[in-house]
Amino acid sequence: MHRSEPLRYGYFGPQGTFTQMALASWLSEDQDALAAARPFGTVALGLDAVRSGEIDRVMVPIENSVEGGVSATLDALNSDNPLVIQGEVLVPITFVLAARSGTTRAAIRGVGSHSHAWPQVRGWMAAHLPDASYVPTLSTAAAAEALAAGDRAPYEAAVCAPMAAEVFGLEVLAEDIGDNASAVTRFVVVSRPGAVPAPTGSDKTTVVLYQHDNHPGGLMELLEQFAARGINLTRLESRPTGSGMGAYCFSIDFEGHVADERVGETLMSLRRVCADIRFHGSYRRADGRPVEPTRTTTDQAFEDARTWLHSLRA
Ligand SMILES: O=C(O)C(=O)C[C@]1(C(=O)O)C=C[C@@H](O)C=C1
Repeated sequence: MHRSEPLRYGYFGPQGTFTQMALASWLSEDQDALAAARPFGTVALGLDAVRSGEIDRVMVPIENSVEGGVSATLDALNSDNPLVIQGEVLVPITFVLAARSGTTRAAIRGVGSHSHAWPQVRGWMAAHLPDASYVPTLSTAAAAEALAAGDRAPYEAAVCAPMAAEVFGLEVLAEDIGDNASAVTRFVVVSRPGAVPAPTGSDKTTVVLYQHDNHPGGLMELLEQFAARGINLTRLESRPTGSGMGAYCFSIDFEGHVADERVGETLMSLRRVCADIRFHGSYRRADGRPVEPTRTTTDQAFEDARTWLHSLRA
């Protein structure tokens, strides 16, 4: 693709997902790109479209403040052909209970929604619709879409974003049904590997670490590399590698940019102690909070130490 051509975006859809809201926020100053963005019914399909070059960027959910990591994204990002994160967006999560017009609460026997949404409304459901069974759907908006499309959905109501109820012309039977009013989901914009966004002083880096073997203190050996250089972790998850029972890798987000000296030194040390490291990008934090190194972990401190070592060797 020629450089001056606009970037082609996709998102985990259909229309009306929280992911589409995240993309709208990311592209708030590029309405043309937003209007042209393509929905993909699963995270894996969206990431594959980036891999194959069909689109340049895709917005996908990666982490929820109540339910934790979105394993479909963590695993698909890290499959054979690793992709990189270009940026992140935080979206406050507000759920509604939506149904076809005229549906009463008493008529609801099943409720459709995404598997990450359901645990976030479990308390409300137990209190208000204790007999309704949960029907998993590909996304919150897919649940709303199927209800609107006809009477063949195996449920009578959907748990979705207020926007999905509006897009698919459903009636809102109850608002704000999330058990945790401050729930937030973190979404990431993903691309093929290429130029890393320039450091901004408020950056995060994502990596996946693979150990040589499972041994006492193995995880501590990885974590002490970060601790020794004053690097704060913001997410740590163990994911099965798929190669056998008990074989795990560690998916980690930490503060700092690959261009920072302390991050470079940490990655070099990790490279020595790990069997493999997947780099999934350095990108600006959504909250814009500055990442301040301590006096002993500034770029200058590392440079001074290196100059000193060179002087000894000379
Ligand atoms: O189904 C959607 O609307 C999504 O965008 C996915 C998703 C998720 O994967 O966590 C996003 C936010 C909510 O926490 C629930 C579902």
